[in-house]
Amino acid sequence: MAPTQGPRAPLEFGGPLGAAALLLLLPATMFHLLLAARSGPPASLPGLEALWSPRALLLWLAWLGLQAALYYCRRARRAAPGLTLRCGSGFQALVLTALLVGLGMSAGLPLGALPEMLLPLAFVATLTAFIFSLFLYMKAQVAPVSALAPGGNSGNPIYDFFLGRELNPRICFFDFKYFCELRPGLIGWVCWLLYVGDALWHEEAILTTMDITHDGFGFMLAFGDIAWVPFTYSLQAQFLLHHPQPLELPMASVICLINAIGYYIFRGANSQKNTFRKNPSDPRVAGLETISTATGRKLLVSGWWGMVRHPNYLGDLIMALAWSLPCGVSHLLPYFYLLYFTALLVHREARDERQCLQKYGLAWQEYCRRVPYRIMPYIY
Ligand SMILES: NC(=O)C1=CN([C@@H]2O[C@H](COP(=O)(O)OP(=O)(O)OC[C@H]3O[C@@H](n4cnc5c(N)ncnc54)[C@H](OP(=O)(O)O)[C@@H]3O)[C@@H](O)[C@H]2O)C=CC1
Ligand SMILES: CC(C)CCC[C@@H](C)[C@H]1CC=C2C3=C(CC[C@@]21C)[C@@]1(C)CC[C@H](O)C(C)(C)[C@@H]1CC3
Repeated sequence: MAPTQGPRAPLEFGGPLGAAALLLLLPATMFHLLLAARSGPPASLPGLEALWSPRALLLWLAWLGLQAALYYCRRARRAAPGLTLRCGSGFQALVLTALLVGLGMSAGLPLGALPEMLLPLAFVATLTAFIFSLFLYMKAQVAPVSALAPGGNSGNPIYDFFLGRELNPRICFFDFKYFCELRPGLIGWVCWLLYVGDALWHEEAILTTMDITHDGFGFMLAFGDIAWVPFTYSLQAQFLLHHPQPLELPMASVICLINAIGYYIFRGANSQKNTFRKNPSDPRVAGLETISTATGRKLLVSGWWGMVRHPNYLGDLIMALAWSLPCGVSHLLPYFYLLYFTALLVHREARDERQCLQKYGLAWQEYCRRVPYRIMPYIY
């Protein structure tokens, strides 16, 4: 029996119209950026012959199959209280993938041809995201109401297709959202090895992000995870491939330092909150000041989380700047990630604030009073 009513949340992303626009705009932006990175803004739309390649389809399916096999390898792991995931760890998958790619290359696999295949690969990834989201939408029709996400159940098919109806769709032990968020796309974006390695090393921390606990699994995340992340987050590397830039040692050192500062803040803030959420009496966080909330949970009000309300976003943005700087300042394109990511995090921060105000009420207001800045001290 198809569920007609799930938990309801206010419409986001501009409602059905916004969702319909994003369904078209996101893939169009990705293809525009891919073309612009190689030869400047495209004058016309690429023909099907530039987009479609059976070899790219085979390679893409092999990639998804490999990541699914590595995910599924039998190892029951306690991932978070109350949730058991049966999968190999993300970091193991990254290392094994690197080994297999290395072996493949020494056996003569022509991986040098990969940059030329980016466009058809992005095309099959986009097709996969559309087909997969359709499957997820249909699967939600037969899911119990308790499995539906608070957003994504408005009754408008376009909006619900975009946001995703089911919170954590699974078949047996295979958790589609967890798999997509961390494996094929993230590992495919390995040009930022430190960031990708860090995410997979701390993979269980993803279980508390709003993507997993609040958002449904629909086109936005399916496309975001498997197409948007590997093909647009790697834009700076693609740009450098086609427009090599000189980089002197002093500038390289400054960029490494900016990256190190960003990573220090990002990791410090995320680890502090994760440690505190797991065990508030852990000696590393026990001395921090907190605010009690009516739910019984506490909010950190000193340490990283006493500086701004989203110190992890600040660290992430500083790293984003460091990843664009090696491309020089002659083009805007390599700064796309920094600009997009600023917009995404500002929007995400507003969504999180709304959810926290709902969860914690007066205690959240008190936190906002004591920590007035959201992301950047004294600025925002
Ligand atoms: N590269 C990319 O494209 C993206 C990267 N990210 C990164 O992912 C990471 C996770 O981000 P995200 O999931 O958005 O949000 P956060 O990790 O910031 O988590 C927000 C949650 O933390 C808890 N919290 C907030 N303030 C406090 C406090 N003072 N004390 C204790 N707990 C608090 C609340 O949940 P509760 O109380 O329920 O625990 C809140 O809902 C970030 O580093 C972000 O930069 C995110 C999106 C995209
Ligand atoms: C395409 C749309 C405009 C938006 C799609 C958003 C998604 C691409 C992002 C939503 C949250 C994400 C996270 C990461 C990658 C991007 C998406 C999927 C993350 C896995 C990156 C690595 C980090 O260390 C993390 C904290 C694990 C991230 C979690 C959120």
